[in-house]
Amino acid sequence: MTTIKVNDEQELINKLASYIEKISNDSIYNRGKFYVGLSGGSVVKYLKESLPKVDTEWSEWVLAFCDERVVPEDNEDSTFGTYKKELLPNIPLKESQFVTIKQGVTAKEAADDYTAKLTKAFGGDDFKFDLLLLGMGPDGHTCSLFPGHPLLEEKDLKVAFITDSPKPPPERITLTYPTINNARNCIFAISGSGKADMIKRILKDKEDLPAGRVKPGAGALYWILDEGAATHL
Ligand SMILES: O=C(O)[C@H](O)[C@@H](O)[C@H](O)[C@H](O)COP(=O)(O)O
Repeated sequence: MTTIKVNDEQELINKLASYIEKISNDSIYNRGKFYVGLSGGSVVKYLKESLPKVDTEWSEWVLAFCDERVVPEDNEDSTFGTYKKELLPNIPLKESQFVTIKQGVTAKEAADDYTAKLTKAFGGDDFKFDLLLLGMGPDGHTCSLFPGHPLLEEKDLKVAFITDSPKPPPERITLTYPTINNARNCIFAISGSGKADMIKRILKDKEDLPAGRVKPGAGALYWILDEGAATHL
């Protein structure tokens, strides 16, 4: 694991851009495509600023979601809807490059359909993301994997559904640890002192919390933190 400390949110955005540029270009050079998993929450805000700085072959990107809320795409809670609004106008990516959840179905059906779409996108059921861009909530959750939730122990499913998320909206689909920890690279990008205590509990005190369980077996893990987020390290 590598912890990268930067001064402020602007530096975090620049650092994120340089990692994304390197990892996407390495992936495209070696395997022809770049498979990236996106998160919601503040990650959207960072990527909106970071991605326009990235020099890459956009047409080779395949974008999916680390988790997604089971709501209509035009609902303000939809992570894809937010990326569509915030990102697509500024980046030469097409909507068809995104693996999105099916509309108008239950959370379970959305998870099953998303699993089938990922199987197609990866050409098999070994979902090996080149990069997962992760956020961490103030309770230590990541993706839609929440403290104390039975999904933390999921070993078989690659994608799961949840109908009792403590962070609204309650219905979501999420990658599980077997998929997350199969990634080639995982990056947490976190800014602000509001999350400093949780970051200390996970990175220094090694408390068993969902974000701390992200340990890609054969991959690299980066925590990019600004001064506020790293206050207690
Ligand atoms: O659906 C979501 O809520 C996000 O995808 C989630 O995984 C996010 O990354 C964390 O909740 C952190 O969110 P914040 O950065 O807004 O705290």
